[in-house]
Amino acid sequence: MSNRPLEELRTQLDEINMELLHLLSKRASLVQEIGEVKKRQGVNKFDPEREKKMLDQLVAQNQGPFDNHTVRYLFKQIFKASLDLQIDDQKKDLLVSRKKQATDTMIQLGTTKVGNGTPQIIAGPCSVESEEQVFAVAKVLKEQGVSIMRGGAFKPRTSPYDFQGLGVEGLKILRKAADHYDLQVISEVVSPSDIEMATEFVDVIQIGARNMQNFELLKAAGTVNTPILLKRGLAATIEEFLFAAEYIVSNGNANVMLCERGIRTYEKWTRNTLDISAVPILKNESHLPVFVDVTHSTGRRDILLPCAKAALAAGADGVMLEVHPNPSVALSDAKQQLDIPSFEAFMAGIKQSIDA
Ligand SMILES: O=C(O)C(=O)C[C@]1(C(=O)O)C=C[C@@H](O)C=C1
Repeated sequence: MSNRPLEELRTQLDEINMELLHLLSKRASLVQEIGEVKKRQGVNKFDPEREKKMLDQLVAQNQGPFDNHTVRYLFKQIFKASLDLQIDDQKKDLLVSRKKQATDTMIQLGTTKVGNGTPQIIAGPCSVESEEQVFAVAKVLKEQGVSIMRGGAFKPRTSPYDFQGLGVEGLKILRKAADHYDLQVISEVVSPSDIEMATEFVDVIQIGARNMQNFELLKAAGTVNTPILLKRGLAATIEEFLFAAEYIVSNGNANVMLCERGIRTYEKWTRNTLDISAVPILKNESHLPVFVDVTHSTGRRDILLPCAKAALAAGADGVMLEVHPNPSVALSDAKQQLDIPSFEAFMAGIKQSIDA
C-alpha cells in the first residue's frame, strides 16, 4: 500500500500550520497594539469579560470536530500568551532576580560583609531569656570569631501557652551584649508596627517562616534601610519565597538576605526537611545572599555540622544555628540548641572544612 495519501495529507497540514502561524502572528501584532492603547488609557491588561465574550462567540459558532471544551481551552491558551505579550518585559523580571542584577548583592554589617564569598555564621539563643544568658553566648561568639548574634525577643510560638519572648526588653539586652562584644545583632519582628522601633536596637531584622507571607509586615520591612533576613515559609515554594523578598525590595529596601530553614514533609526523623537544592536554585535565580538555618531545618544537634558543610558546599553565604549556655533549661527549643562546648566543636569542624 502506497503512503502517498498520508504524505499528501501531511503536506496539506503543513500549509495549514503556516496559515495558522501567519494568523496567530497577525493576531499577536493587533494584541500588542491594543496593549499600547490600554497602557495610554491606564486600563487593566487582563480583561476577563472580553475573554468570556469571545469564548462564548467561538463556542456558539463551533461545528466540531473539536468539542466546546477543547475550543475554549485552545483559545484560552491564545489569550494567555497574548496577555503575556502585553505585559512589559521589565515587569516580568523581579527586582530580586539575577536577570535584573547579575552581580551578587553584598550586605555590610559593621565591618562584616555578607555575600562576598567568606561564609558567615549567625549564632545565638533561640529566645532571649536574661542578660546573663545573652552575655554568656556573646562572649563565646566573640572568642570563636563569629560576628553576628541572633536572639528571639518576639517569639511566634505554635502554642499560645508557650514562652512568648521578652519583647522590647529582649531587644535591649541583645543590643547591650552586642555593643559590649562588638557584634552585629539580628532579631525577629512579627508586627508591622514594630519594624521602625526594632531598627533602634538591631542591625538585622528577621522575618520568620510563619510570617513569610505576612504582606503588611513585608511592606513595612521595605520602608526601612535596616537589612532584613527573610526566612522561607514552612510550606512555601521557592517562587513564593522570591515573591515575598520582592515585596520588601519593591517597597524600597534592597538589603535582603534569604534563609532556607527547612520545609514540612512527611519525614519525621528531622523537624523539617532541609531543602538543600533550594540553595543553588536561589543563588542562580537571585542575586541576594542565601543562609541556611541548620537548627530549625533539622531540629537535631547531631547532624548540624554535616548539614552546615553541605549548605556551604551548595553555595550558601552563611549558616545560622542556635546556641544556649544551658539548653536543657531553655524556655524554647530546649531539644535542639547546642551547648557551648558543642558549639565550639561545631565551629572547629566548620573552620576545618572552610580551610580545607
Ligand atoms: O481585547 C483586549 O482587551 C485584549 O487585550 C486582547 C486579549 C486577546 O488576546 O484577545 C488579550 C488579553 C485580555 O485579557 C483580553 C483579550
